[in-house]
Amino acid sequence: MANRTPLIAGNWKMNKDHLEAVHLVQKLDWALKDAKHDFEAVEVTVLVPFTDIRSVQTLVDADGSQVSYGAQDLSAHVSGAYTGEISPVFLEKLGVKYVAVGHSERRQYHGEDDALVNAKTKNALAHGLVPIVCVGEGLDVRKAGDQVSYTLAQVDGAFEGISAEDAAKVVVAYEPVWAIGTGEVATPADAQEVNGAIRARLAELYSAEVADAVRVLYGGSVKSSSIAELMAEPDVDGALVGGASLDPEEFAKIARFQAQA
Ligand SMILES: O=C[C@H](O)COP(=O)(O)O
Repeated sequence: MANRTPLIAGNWKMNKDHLEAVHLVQKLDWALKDAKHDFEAVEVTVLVPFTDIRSVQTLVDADGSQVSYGAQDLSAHVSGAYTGEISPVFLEKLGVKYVAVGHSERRQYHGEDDALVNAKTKNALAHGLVPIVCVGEGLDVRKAGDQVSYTLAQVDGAFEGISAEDAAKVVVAYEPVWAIGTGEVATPADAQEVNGAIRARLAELYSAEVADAVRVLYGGSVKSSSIAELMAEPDVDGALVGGASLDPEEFAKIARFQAQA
C-alpha cells in the first residue's frame, strides 16, 4: 500500500439526528480508545448529516477525539441564491475535513452527473476540504463486464481540469452500486480489479507519484468480517462504510482491521 495511510470512513447517510449523533460518536470514540486505536496508522472519519456537524464538532473538540468528521455533499457554488445548498466555506468553518462527492445515491436520486461532480470536487479542494469522490457501476454494467471502462469514465470526469497538486489530495471511493446496502460485498479480487485500474488511470492522467498518493477506498456492504481480506489487496486503501458505520462497536472493529485477532 506504499505509504498511504488507510482511511475508514463511515457514511451515515440520512440517519441520526444531532442528539443521536453525539451518542454515536461518543460510543465510537470510547470503543476506539478502549482498543488503543492507532489513528496515525488508520484514519477514522464519519460523514454525518449537515444538521449533525455542529454537535459532532463540539463533542470531538471537548473529548479531544481523533475521529474526524465530514459531510456527505456540498454545493458547487460558494455563496448566493442557491436555496438549500451548503457552501464549502460553511463546512470549513465547522472543522469539516472530508466531504463525499458524487455518491451513487446523489447520482441516482438527484441527477448528479460527472460535470457536477467535477465542479463540486474543485470547490471542495479550493476551500481546504478533502473530497471523497465516489464512482462505481450498476448491476447491468457489471453483468456486461464493463465495470472498469464505466468507472474510469467517471474518474476522468471527476478529475477534469484538476491540477496534479490537488489531485494528489483527493480520495476516490469505488462503490459498485449493486453492492451498496444489499449485503453483497464485491470479492477482494473484484475490488482490486477496479481499484487497481483507477490507480493506473491516475498514473496516466498525472504521474506515478500522484497515483501513489491517492487513497482509493472500497465501499459496498463492508463489515468487520470482510474488511481484513479487502485491505489485503494492494490497491484498497480503506473503506467507505454505510450501514455498518451506524453501529459503533462494529465500525470500531472495521477501523481496527489490522489489530483483529
Ligand atoms: O457510502 C457508503 C456506501 O454507499 C456503502 O453503504 P453500505 O455499507 O450500507 O452498503
